[in-house]
Amino acid sequence: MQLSYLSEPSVLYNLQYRYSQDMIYTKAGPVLVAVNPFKNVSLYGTEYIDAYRNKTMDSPHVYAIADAALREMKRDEVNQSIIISGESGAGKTETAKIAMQYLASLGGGSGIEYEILQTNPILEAFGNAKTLRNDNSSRFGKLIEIHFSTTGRICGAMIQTFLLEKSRVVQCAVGERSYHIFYQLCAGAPASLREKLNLKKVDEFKYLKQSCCYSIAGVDDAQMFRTVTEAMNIVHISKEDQESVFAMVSAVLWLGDVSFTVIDNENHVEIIVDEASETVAELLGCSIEDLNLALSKRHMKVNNENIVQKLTLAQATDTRDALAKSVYASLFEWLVEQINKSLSVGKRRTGRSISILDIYGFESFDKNSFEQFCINYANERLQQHFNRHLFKLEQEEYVEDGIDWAKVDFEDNQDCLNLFEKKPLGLLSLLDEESTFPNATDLTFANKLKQHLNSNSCFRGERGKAFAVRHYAGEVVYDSSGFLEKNRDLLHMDSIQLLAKCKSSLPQTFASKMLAQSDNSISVPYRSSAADSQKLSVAMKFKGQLFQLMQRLESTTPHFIRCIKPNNLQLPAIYEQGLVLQQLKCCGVLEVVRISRSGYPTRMTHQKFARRYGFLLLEDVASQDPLSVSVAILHQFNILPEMYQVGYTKLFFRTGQVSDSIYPICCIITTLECKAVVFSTCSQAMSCT
Ligand SMILES: Nc1ncnc2c1ncn2[C@@H]1O[C@H](COP(=O)(O)OP(=O)(O)OP(=O)(O)O)[C@@H](O)[C@H]1O
Repeated sequence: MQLSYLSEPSVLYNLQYRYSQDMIYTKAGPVLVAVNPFKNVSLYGTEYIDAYRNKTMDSPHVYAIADAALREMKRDEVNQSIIISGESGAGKTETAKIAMQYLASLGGGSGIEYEILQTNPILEAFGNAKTLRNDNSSRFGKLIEIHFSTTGRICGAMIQTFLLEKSRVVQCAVGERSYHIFYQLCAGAPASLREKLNLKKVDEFKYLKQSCCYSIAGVDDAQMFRTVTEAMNIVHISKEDQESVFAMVSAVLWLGDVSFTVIDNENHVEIIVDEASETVAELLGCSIEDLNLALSKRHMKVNNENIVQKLTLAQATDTRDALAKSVYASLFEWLVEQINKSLSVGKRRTGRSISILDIYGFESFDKNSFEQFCINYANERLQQHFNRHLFKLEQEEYVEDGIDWAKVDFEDNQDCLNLFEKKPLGLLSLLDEESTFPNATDLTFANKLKQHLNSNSCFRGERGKAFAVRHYAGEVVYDSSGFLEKNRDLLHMDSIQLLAKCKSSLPQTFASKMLAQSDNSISVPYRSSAADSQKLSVAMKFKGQLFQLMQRLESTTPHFIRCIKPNNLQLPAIYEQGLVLQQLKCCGVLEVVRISRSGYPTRMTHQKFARRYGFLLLEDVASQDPLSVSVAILHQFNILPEMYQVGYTKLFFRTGQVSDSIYPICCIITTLECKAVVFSTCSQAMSCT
């Protein structure tokens, strides 16, 4: 079915009607819209995969998108990307897994595809958590690049992750959970491991207790633990390494229980020697004395003199939490490295790949902090990529080729990106500058923003420490409390040295990595004088990662999937029109529909068109220029003038509307192709006889 009358209500009605029939996928021009069913729908599995593979089914589906990516990769020899976006709980991760299943099924055979699928339970255990919006929310971004051999078989994969939300390890809102693995380990570890790691019940660990939420309806954490260890076996993480991983998980939990006692009237502290501190020392492989030194004192160099500062209770608690966050984030990074080693493409690399991007969607809450600031910045970059491919490049090409075209307006977010990225007076530069000043506070940072950016139309200063940014998806008010600390993300040298001294191998590995990173980065006066780890700020590292990601995506043919959350209750059969409309509007889907209805997405140069179809002409055209040949072909076959436009260098053909069929290949080309095939088959047959 194609909508002939296109308006906001008709698009909404169409989506809602289809949703009520469990047709959760709809095509909006080249974009696949996927509405989360919040229930099992019978649209997946071998039967469906075969149907899409054999083209006996062509209704919109993630399988159809994955199939198109696979075909275009082979046909054009160009890397492809499937870019999945949508807000938290909209279904991005599930969609990514469905796409992976299809690719694994079609490109499988070597066994590596099974390993690739098994990375999901591991990454979800360590990187997902229950939030108020999604019981299985990814708290990191992920790009998985699946590599194919020349024969189209999967030969390896590479996973890149972005910005894990590490604050969740030590701080978690009421009703949410920390990372799944903490609960899975406590519920599912066999007795011997439980004893070795000195595990308690989840509601006995301080880090987990603060949110008063321990289980997820319908989820068996003990069973999930077995699934995760099985997946670790499959990606070749040895039993010994698995035990070391779980020792780190337990050490992080126990760190939260380490407490301090005040030792003098200046409120200086040392750690209490009890079960918590003893277990942490045991699991990390260090002495209690070393642990105490790292958490209660700080070595600094002031005017070339080494001094030792005793920490107050608040400072010691922050140092302990920073250590817990760093150990967990390093563990996550290490796991991804191990997975990548196991999936490594190695010498079999052919350069052809399909990348699937599943990155956190735009977030706007009652209180928005540094995490939302980074996530929304990433979404601005992705929206720019989406706009470039679906609006900018498309329309620029029409104009350059001189075809008759009424411009379709779209919300260009370049101004907002400039607000973030401009040097020296953009949000990121100002944040970094302020992060290097020892006496700076979140308030001085907010004031600096207001001083320099108040005239920017995408920025609005708010009272106190707050400021607002006008994002493409709506205005977000940020509370700058904690911005500087989170951006500096300091792990003091004393903590790094503690890890380096540990007998267990993982802490040592983490420490070497941290030291290497601080060596490679710029030094800033404040940190070097304080002998801190001199690493790149979190925002700058993230910006660098995003630039690399965009560069990678720019060299691919993109396929876009927009996931939509039909209700905030995570329940099936509830479709809130207002909520859906807001999501469609903010991600530009309605404009995409407009442009693909009125645009000309299929095109071919006159040379290519003339070369390909010129021989079908009745008269001899050898002496004519390609443009005249193109026009002659179109006339000879009575192609309706409203179906195409003749540009200076290319022919542009119409197609695509809001449609429930796969983005159709231009019927004109198909007609001509059929004639060409029939003709060349006949002439070959004749020349053989
Ligand atoms: N195709 C689907 N079929 C059945 N259930 C689905 C489907 N897609 C999503 N869901 C349900 O919605 C939940 C949320 O989906 P998912 O975790 O993929 O969202 P997300 O967009 O990745 O969210 P976040 O950004 O928070 O990670 C899933 O746990 C699952 O219950």
